[in-house]
Amino acid sequence: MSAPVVRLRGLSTRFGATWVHRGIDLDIAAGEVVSLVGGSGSGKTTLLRQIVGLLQPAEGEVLLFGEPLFAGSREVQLRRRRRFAMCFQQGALFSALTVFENIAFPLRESRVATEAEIRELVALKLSMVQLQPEHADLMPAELSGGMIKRVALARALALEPELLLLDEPTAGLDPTRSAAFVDLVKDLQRQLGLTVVLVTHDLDTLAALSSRVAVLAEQRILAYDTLDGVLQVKHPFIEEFFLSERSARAIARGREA
Ligand SMILES: Nc1ncnc2c1ncn2[C@@H]1O[C@H](COP(=O)(O)OP(=O)(O)OP(=O)(O)O)[C@@H](O)[C@H]1O
Repeated sequence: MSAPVVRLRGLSTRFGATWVHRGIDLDIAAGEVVSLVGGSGSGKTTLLRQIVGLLQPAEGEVLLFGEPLFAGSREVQLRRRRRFAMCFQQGALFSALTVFENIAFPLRESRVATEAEIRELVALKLSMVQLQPEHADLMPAELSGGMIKRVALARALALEPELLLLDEPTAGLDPTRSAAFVDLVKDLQRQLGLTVVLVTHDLDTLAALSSRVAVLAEQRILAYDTLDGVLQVKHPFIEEFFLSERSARAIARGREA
């Protein structure tokens, strides 16, 4: 069997005197869509940042594609780096660059394509996220919230990663745009065979996308299972988060999607 795409071993995180995580173990297999949920401040975004190497844990290890994140020469690390991409919560587009330049940025930086290929690839990525060719010339300030998320997704997909990390992908979108974005992620995940790790507070999103759900609370992974499996776990956080009437309605809506 191939190694998990993401493997966290004994991960502990401390900011000053406060421990956010203690001894987290988590394996995510190829093709899974895993949602990380937990209360505010439980360290979901921190965990995503550690998976992509933006933050070092106090203890423990992150392995991607079967190898420690920082193993190997600079060249080996760069090659590994191209196999994953993260979409940040607010999109994190370069505000001084057009949509075209934003999507082209990783292609230029990694010097994997000629200018003619870059033009073709950017057009392809724009159509993959259901944007029009004329959107390429817009500046980020001219985009709606939904469009910013699509451009950020197109940029993340520029180097054809195998692993995609999404921080609150539907935050700030109205229910219609949120459902449309979830459908887009779902289609792309299937088409491209992506492994996806997402942080979300939104139960519709979680129910529509997740193959498994990891619940972070009390500095650890309280449950890691299918949504149905997690719903069986008796714990006050889980009951409050998933089993209120509002939550049950959102889960039912997400499942219909
Ligand atoms: N760079 C940092 N320096 C100090 N403390 C930090 C830093 N980053 C995160 N924290 C703290 O770590 C805890 C976890 O933060 P994190 O943003 O990962 O939580 P979260 O679960 O994503 O929360 P939310 O759902 O509110 O976005 C919080 O208490 C936060 O204040």
